[in-house]
Amino acid sequence: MNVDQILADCQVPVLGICAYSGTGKTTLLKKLIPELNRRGKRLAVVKHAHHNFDVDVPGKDSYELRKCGAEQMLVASHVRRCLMAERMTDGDPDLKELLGMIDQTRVDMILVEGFKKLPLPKLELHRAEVGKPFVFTHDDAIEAIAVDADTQLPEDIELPVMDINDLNGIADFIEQFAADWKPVGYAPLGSCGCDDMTRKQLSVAQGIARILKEVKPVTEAETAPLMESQNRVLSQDIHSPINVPQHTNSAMDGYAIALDDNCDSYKVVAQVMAGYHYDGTLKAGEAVKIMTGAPLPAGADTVVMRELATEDNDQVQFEGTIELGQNVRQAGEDIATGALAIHSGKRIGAAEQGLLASLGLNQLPVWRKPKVAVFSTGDEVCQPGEPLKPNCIFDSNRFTVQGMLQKLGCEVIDLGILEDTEEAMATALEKAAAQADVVITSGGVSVGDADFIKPVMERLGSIDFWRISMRPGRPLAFGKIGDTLLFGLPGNPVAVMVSFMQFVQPALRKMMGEPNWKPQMFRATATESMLTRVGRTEFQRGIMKLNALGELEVATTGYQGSGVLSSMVLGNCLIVIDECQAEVNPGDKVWVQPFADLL
Ligand SMILES: Nc1nc2c(c(=O)[nH]1)N[C@H]1C(S)=C(S)[C@@H](COP(=O)(O)OP(=O)(O)OC[C@H]3O[C@@H](n4cnc5c(N)ncnc54)[C@H](O)[C@@H]3O)O[C@H]1N2
Ligand code: MOO
Repeated sequence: MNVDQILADCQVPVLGICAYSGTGKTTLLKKLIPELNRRGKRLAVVKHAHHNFDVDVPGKDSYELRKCGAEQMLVASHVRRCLMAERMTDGDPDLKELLGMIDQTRVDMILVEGFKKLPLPKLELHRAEVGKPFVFTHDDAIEAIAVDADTQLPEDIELPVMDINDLNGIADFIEQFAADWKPVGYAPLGSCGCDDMTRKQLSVAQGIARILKEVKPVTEAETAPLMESQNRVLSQDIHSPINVPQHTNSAMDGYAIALDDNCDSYKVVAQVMAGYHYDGTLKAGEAVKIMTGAPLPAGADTVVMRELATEDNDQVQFEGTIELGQNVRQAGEDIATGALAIHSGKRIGAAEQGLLASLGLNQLPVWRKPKVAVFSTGDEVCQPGEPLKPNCIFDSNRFTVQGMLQKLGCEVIDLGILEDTEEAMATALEKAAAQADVVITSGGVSVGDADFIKPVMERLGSIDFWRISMRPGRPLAFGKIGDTLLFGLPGNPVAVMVSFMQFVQPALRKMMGEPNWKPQMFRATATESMLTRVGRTEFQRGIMKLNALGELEVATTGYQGSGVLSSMVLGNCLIVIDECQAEVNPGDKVWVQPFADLL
């Protein structure tokens, strides 16, 4: 099996960690996993083991049931589940199948330990004292190597080399690997292989890369009240000052008991409401009537829900079997005191606000908002609300751009519609650059000759006028006036929005402190033929929905002219057809980028 076949269905990056035994793979992973968790990465690990390993313990029900013939044994609680499946195979287990068993919606990355011989991208670990040969010399899939001080590497080694004790360096490498990773068959925003010097137009990916190289994250942090922190980005890791939940408490309205297998009737000694607690210590055979969320009395270990109880004269009896520890939420089971609750660089939404509130925090460390100045250009462009002059159109671009900026959480400076004279443009651009981190204009970046914006941009700053091989949004100006970034977006209303999503959004997110942001992309089945051209990325407006089988499918919104703003209103996603795709027929898979983040 080649690597594409093994990783064909992977939605998250997969990196092998390979080494001969004795190198300290597990020791390193035990430090690396918490460091990657700290950086916001949720991890799964697949580990190759000896043929007769077992995770179960003789005497446990699951062990006994397996040994008496259950070929698959799934044991689960509300916090953990484990599937033990007997499977005799010749040779190594099938990694593709194992990867398919991981719930990839719940992790950001999979690390694979073992499976040294598979052509999977791998990090090699090497210690001289183990006395084994290098793997990278005969395995092209090694992406980097981490070695100890005594290792002698060949002089002509071309791989990234790290110190095996440099945890941060290794975590940086893995973070970068994950950021650069693309699923098999993924090329949207990439290129069909024509990223060479002879190419006249930039690919979308090249444009994004050039822009991101110039973007510096804001360095000023400030404090935001929790209630006003929506869409701000955390400037520090938040560690929990308390256990969540704070007390071991009841998950049900019912009776807390000190479980006694020999007791069939418990004496009710008190009642505890949420917000109160029972002072005494429960003795075997005693129960306390308890409400959901109330702290578990000392001595109690189990809660039985009220529906299963019959109380009579301070005595309570229960139906059914009672498991030790049932319906009890342990203190700190969500977040323990001191544990990382949310990492820096996380955008704050409703869930984050709720979580931070549950820790008792009401002031949050956040990066300051970038200031973004926006204006429109063109003599034909009129302010909505004012009379429309002959042969003119109302300004829509300033509203779509500002709407998206507000959704992103930027501070917007509205500079209106600029008068089409060189002096007016120069004054406005200079003023905008002096007060903003980013200036966004629309219109006048193509080849028309009625606009002054191009010569003025060139005079005041260092500006490139690019042609991106995409549709819509082919012309794009990008550069700087002093330290202020300048985006000249194309005038056509859909082109403005698409260019904003693809180029301005990643730049602003990087500036706002969200490292390695990537747009959400899903695979959907096209229900109709779609226009494509090899060498050009198409961003068609689409309507995605689940079909009767629960699968994601997408159709276009119809006519795709780059002035047809109603296509953005009708649609709920961009259909991204990459440069290599010669045709899209009904039933073919395409990538979709939902609007949800911005519109
Ligand atoms: N000979 C060529 N003509 C055009 C080319 C080309 O390569 N060669 N490219 C086309 C493409 S693609 C685009 S996109 C547009 C972009 O041109 P500009 O950025 O110079 O935009 P304008 O010409 O100023 O305006 C285009 C279009 O958009 C309307 N517009 C402008 N501003 C607004 C606004 N604020 N709100 C609403 N609509 C706006 C404007 O009236 C025009 O209809 O150039 C093609 N032409
Ligand atoms: O590329 Mo233009 O953006 O077709 O409208």
